[in-house]
Amino acid sequence: MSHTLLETINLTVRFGGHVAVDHISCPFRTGELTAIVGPNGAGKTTFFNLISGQIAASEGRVILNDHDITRMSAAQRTHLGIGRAFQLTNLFPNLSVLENVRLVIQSKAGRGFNIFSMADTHKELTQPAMDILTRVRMREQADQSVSELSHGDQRKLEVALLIALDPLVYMFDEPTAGMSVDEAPVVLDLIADLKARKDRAILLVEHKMDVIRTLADRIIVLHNGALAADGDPSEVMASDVVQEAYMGRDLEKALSHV
Ligand SMILES: Nc1ncnc2c1ncn2[C@@H]1O[C@H](COP(=O)(O)OP(=O)(O)OP(=O)(O)O)[C@@H](O)[C@H]1O
Repeated sequence: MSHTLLETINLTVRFGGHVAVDHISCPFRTGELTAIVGPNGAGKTTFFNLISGQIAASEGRVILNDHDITRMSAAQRTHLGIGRAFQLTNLFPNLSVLENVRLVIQSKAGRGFNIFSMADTHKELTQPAMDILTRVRMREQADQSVSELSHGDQRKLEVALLIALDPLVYMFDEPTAGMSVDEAPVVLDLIADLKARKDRAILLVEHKMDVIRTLADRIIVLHNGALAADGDPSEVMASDVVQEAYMGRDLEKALSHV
């Protein structure tokens, strides 16, 4: 049965006099993919930053699995199960793709995050790392250094590293941005697989309507930092509050033009 993994309670941040995230109270449940949408400047990235610990809240709380993580660092939150794709980007740009994935598996297995202990002693980490690279169709790039990868492959590697970390809460920020039409479905299928597991919560900041339509179980709409709507995708898209948030424009049309 689904249960609340992550919850924000009155989560707020002020930058000077500007309230960028304004008392957002919102639960995120297992097996549920929540798309977070809103006009430019609505507070989506800032809301993500507050959850993953990149910035500190002015007010309110973040609860993960009944633990109050509000005052924890981003690294502590990662350890407890908050996984955000961009935190892992270019972890070690001069190491190979395979080594980067192995390092995340190694740290997850509680062996610390030590590049000097990689060598051959950890051959048993190679197979799971190669399995993940196969899932993101990057097996052939395993020996390439991360810095040599195309933009699309770097984005796919971010997803691979997140899968290697296997957090309780997956946070994706426009995961297919800049990807080719061949690459994007690979990533969307992987996100759909994560959803099908039913034991993780997935948060997705996304502008592309086709991605939202394919994956979202729920949409929350932010407007001027506040939660303007929350619910079933079809209901949210038709709601008055959303039409207003997008200044009278249809949500679907507004998002597809971003
Ligand atoms: N560090 C900061 N200092 C001051 N203001 C900030 C800071 N970070 C964000 N803001 C402001 O907070 C508001 C919300 O910004 P945010 O980037 O979260 O919006 P967004 O919904 O992610 O927008 P976009 O879709 O354009 O990425 C904006 O007005 C932005 O200028």
